[in-house]
Amino acid sequence: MEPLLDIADLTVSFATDDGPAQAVNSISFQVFSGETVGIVGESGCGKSVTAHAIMQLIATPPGKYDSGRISFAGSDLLQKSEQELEKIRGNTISMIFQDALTALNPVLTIGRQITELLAVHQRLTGRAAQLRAAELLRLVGIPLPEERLKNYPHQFSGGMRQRAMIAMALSCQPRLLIADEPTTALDVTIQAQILDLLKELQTSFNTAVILISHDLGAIAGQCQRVLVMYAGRIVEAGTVLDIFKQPRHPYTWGLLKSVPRLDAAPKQRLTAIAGQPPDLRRLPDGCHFHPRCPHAMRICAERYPQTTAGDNGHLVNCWLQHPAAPRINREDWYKNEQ
Ligand SMILES: Nc1ncnc2c1ncn2[C@@H]1O[C@H](COP(=O)(O)OP(=O)(O)OP(=O)(O)O)[C@@H](O)[C@H]1O
Repeated sequence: MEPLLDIADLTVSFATDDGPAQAVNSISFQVFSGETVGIVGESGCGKSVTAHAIMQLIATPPGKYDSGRISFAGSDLLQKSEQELEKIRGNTISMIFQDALTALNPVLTIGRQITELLAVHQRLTGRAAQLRAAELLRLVGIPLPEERLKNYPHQFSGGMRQRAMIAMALSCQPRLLIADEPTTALDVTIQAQILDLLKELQTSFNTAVILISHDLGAIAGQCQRVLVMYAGRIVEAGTVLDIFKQPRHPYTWGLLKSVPRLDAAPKQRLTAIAGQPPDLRRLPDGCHFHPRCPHAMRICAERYPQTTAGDNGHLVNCWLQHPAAPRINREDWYKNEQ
């Protein structure tokens, strides 16, 4: 099967007064129709820049696509004209954001915003567009949709605004939906409803989804595959089971350790990863994580790790995977962290 999205060796940097910041560094991954791929990692590791790069929403300058290819349905998005990109955005690729209030236009009714999208991308106007807009609101679980179309965004609750944004993103039945922290601003019950809704819609339309979230529970529940990012790089990638049950990168161990678990031993402490992510303008030589890794070896400070490939496409960039490296497991790491 051909991937819907195939990103190869993508590098994006931003010009700053203090030199270029490498926000995304030689990343490669694929997304297939109908699957959900999660992207996790600490704040500032490049998750949103990756999403914006796919949508070509990075302002250049200060941003710069230094290298790579973003192939979508067989053609490279980096080679498209702005006119061609406008047809793709919100049509075959849609994005939903954390904060619907800033994504929605406060001075236009919800109905007007949806029907405008339908007019531009689907050439639907008048009564047909009104009916379709109401149908979309109903689909995302908004009661009395015909009435609600007349409301402005501020007349919706946070959860309803998020639903309205999803309705807009789905209005053209995109082949790829990028959801960047779609539930962070909502309370837990509504979060669960929105995630269920995304899953349902994805199954009905066979949409591919890229889900960016700090919520590892949401990632575990929604995704088939997960990418772990650190300082602009993908340091580990694998199926959701491999990442949560058999993670191999010390950074992934650290991320998982900072999440509360119901099955944890009594009084087991939660630990945040010691230290700070590096300054993207002055990345450490070798593995960018080595200054924070208690098991770092000399080579870790000298050379970026080669990729080790395991079963089911499990990829790890860590020198501890080298056959000559000492056998360190997750429990050793946790002992050292305490
Ligand atoms: N316009 C910009 N100018 C300069 N640097 C930028 C700009 N946009 C992003 N960056 C840099 O890119 C890095 C990655 O940002 P990004 O928003 O992708 O992080 P993230 O992983 O999505 O974080 P969060 O989880 O907090 O949303 C940031 O640390 C920042 O230094």
